[in-house]
Amino acid sequence: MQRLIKNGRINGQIQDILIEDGRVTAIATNIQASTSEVFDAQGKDALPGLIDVHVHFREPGFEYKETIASGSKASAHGGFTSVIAMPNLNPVPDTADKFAAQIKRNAENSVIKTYQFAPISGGLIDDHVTNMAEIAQHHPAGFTNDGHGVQTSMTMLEAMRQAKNLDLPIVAHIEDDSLVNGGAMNAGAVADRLGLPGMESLSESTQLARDLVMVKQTGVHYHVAHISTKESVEMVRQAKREGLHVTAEVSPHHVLLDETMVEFDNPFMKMNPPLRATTDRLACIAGLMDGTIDMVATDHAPHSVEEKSGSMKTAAFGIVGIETSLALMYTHFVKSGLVNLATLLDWMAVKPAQAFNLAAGKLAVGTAADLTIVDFDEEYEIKASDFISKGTNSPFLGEKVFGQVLATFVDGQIVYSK
Ligand SMILES: NC(=O)N[C@@H](CC(=O)O)C(=O)O
Ligand SMILES: [Zn+2]
Ligand SMILES: [Zn+2]
Repeated sequence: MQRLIKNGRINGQIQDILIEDGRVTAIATNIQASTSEVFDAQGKDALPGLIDVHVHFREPGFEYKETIASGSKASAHGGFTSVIAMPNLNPVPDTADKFAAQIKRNAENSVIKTYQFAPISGGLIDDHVTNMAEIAQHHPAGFTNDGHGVQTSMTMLEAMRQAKNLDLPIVAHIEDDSLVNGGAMNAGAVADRLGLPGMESLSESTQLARDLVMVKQTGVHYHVAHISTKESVEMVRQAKREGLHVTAEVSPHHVLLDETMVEFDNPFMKMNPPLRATTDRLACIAGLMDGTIDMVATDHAPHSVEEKSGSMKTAAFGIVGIETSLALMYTHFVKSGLVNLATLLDWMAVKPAQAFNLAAGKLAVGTAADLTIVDFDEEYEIKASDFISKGTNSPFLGEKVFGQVLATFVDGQIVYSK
């Protein structure tokens, strides 16, 4: 089947894109094709489909928060064509059989390319490393206990050794429970003023320090999930200098928000890791700008209205992000003049694909026709009623941004159109 996308702006030039059997077969001005499947991009940007290596789709176990269908449709609305889903599900897919069932579930229900991480240890919390070799036969994107730090060094070391053998990454939610201490936001003056229990930022960096010593010994590819502290950024910078195979992601909220913006006890400002100090936020921005941090990942974490109501003391951790990431990052980093669009696409497509070995991230002849058409000209307001996700728990509601997705294609098929 043929499809023609007319008048897309690619690297500043208006071009047509010819798609045949799901692949891009030509990019040129004024392509003539006999197909009736024509989409006119009207001069708006045609970008490679974005990639988010950190999303929570909640199925099975928590379908009231999100399903694979709703999460993947929301992703398409955000301009994403590939995501990697986290395994904090119920049941946790911590055996080869359960993992294979999850792969099948994703394939049957997702409108985009949903890849899956497998757990490091049983139930994401015990000390027994999963049967990684068996699970690996079903092609996990890597191993992670996201939602929980790996508390026992021996468990992490064993996991790293096995992951190295299987040539798969370890993705680390770094968090030492003893330094979190039941906290609801970053420990410090703001938490004190609001009377909220604090989470030490050292809970992240101390466990990262431990892990990096083991990365050096095992040689595993180690990916830092949702980096949030200045100490962590500096350690990753140093690890890269030493030639360790370390990559890192930062969320839009950790570069755009910090604890000083938490003005009242507001559950929409509660996530893990928490919004840190301004110095941490600036270090994350600097890390992104100098390549220490490789990519942006949303940590899309939908919850119900009830779970995100009341006090931060009891509300669930996490915010949605998949439908606002592109516009927020574009508005604050590209529109503001800090970086160009190509750099943003490095962070949101090229480098995620490289780090996780996905055949995606570029819009070029010969690639799968995964792309998104985006209007960066017209300002709009982020509204909960525009979300496709079941979760509306975003601290960015009411913000004015640039970067509205008009249509998204996966293997040449329309999966979202405005
Ligand atoms: N980020 C969060 O605050 N919450 C995530 C878990 C996680 O990413 O650690 C969730 O699953 O809700
Ligand atoms: Zn996490
Ligand atoms: Zn997460």
